[in-house]
Amino acid sequence: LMKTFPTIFSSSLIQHELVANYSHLFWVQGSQPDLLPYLLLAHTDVVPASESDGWDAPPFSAKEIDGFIYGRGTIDDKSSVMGILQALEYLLLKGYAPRRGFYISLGHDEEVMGYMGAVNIASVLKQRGVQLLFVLDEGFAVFDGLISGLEGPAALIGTSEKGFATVKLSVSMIPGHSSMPPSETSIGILAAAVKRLEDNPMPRLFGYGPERGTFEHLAHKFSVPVRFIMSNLWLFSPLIGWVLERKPDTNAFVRTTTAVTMFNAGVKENVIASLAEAYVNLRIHPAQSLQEVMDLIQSTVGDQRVKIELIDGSDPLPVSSADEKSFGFQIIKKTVLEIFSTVTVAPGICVGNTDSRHYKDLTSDIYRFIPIWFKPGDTQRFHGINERISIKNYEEIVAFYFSLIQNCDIQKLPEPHSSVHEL
Ligand SMILES: CCCCCCCC/C=C\CCCCCCCC(=O)N[C@@H](CC(N)=O)C(=O)O
Ligand SMILES: [Zn+2]
Ligand SMILES: [Zn+2]
Repeated sequence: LMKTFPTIFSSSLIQHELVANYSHLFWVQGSQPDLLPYLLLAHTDVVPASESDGWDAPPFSAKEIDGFIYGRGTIDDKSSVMGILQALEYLLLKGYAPRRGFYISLGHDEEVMGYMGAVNIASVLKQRGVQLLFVLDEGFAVFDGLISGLEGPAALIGTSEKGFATVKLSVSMIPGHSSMPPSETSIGILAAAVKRLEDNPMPRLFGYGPERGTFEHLAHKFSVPVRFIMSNLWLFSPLIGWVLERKPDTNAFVRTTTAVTMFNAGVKENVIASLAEAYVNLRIHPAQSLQEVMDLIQSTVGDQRVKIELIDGSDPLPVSSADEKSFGFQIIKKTVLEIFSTVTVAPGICVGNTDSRHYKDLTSDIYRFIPIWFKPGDTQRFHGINERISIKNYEEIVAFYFSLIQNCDIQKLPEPHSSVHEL
């Protein structure tokens, strides 16, 4: 970073510090100290990737194929790390000095919950008495062609994020010789419990959380018969929920999702396993609490022999403002529309978790958005194979932050149109 962005690291306007050894915190001083600062957030770590999973290019090669850069982290979210810094480098080179000060925070352990990076940066800022106007992190993006009937692309700005629970299920039994097996084994009991969780998804809650606002915002962009349905969510929420739950990416809007992610048991082919363990990762819909989810797991498993432990979890995050007076939301929206004039901007609930949740005591407005384009098939690249970003899109990301930083320099938002008419 120091090599690529020499102007940032030598600017008298910028203080840079390392937190928890590997995370970066930058303070970019503004000329008007009375303006509340904001925070741009990204992370430098990635989930693992292995070429043998079927990548078209080695996952750490950044190889360019047909205008796309392939590599783990191109979507999540090194295009944001580099985009923010590249934009700032250009601005400084142009002699720009911001009026409103801002922070840039690059965590180093987001993919393992940010307990070292983001947690410590947030605590440093808290100790310094910092209050933030808003926080902008990764999460949502520009979605194009992912929902049938929706005309044109939609930029969803995450105004909240789902809660999560990581739950360990385990069954213990006395081991023995496989030639004289009991009628049920620890593996069989646990497999049945896991199957019951998969067969009985959490309740459909479409319409009871902020996803309702997303579809209300997008209603006018649906083709005619669907538009009527989307404009009458009070009546059609169950029907829309039923349609959305058919695809994994849109099902995430509809309910608390249940994913069995790890299953371990047995040490030898002729020994009855004494211990079988499974991990289940749930993402909690805003209309449910962590406790309600734990109670439902208990009743669905319905077997005292299966021990259920909550390893980690949190309730869904509060919903940030998205109205006409919301500085962060309106500035992000304006900037998106400057870069992509044809998209519809709407608030949404981010279905994954982000480092921004650790900053919730420093601001009431947290937004999750990077202007990355997702077309059909692209959501599987997130943590998957062939993660890639087009060079054009990377340039758009740089342009987005370049413009956003300048757009934040206004003292306050202009009065909404309606009050101008009233005058
Ligand atoms: C017009 C509407 C179409 C909407 C389709 C939505 C498809 C969802 C697309 C993208 C998924 C966004 C996932 C955001 C993940 C955020 C970052 C992440 O990977 N976090 C990790 C680690 C953590 N901090 O917990 C995670 O496991 O969530
Ligand atoms: Zn990420
Ligand atoms: Zn990730």
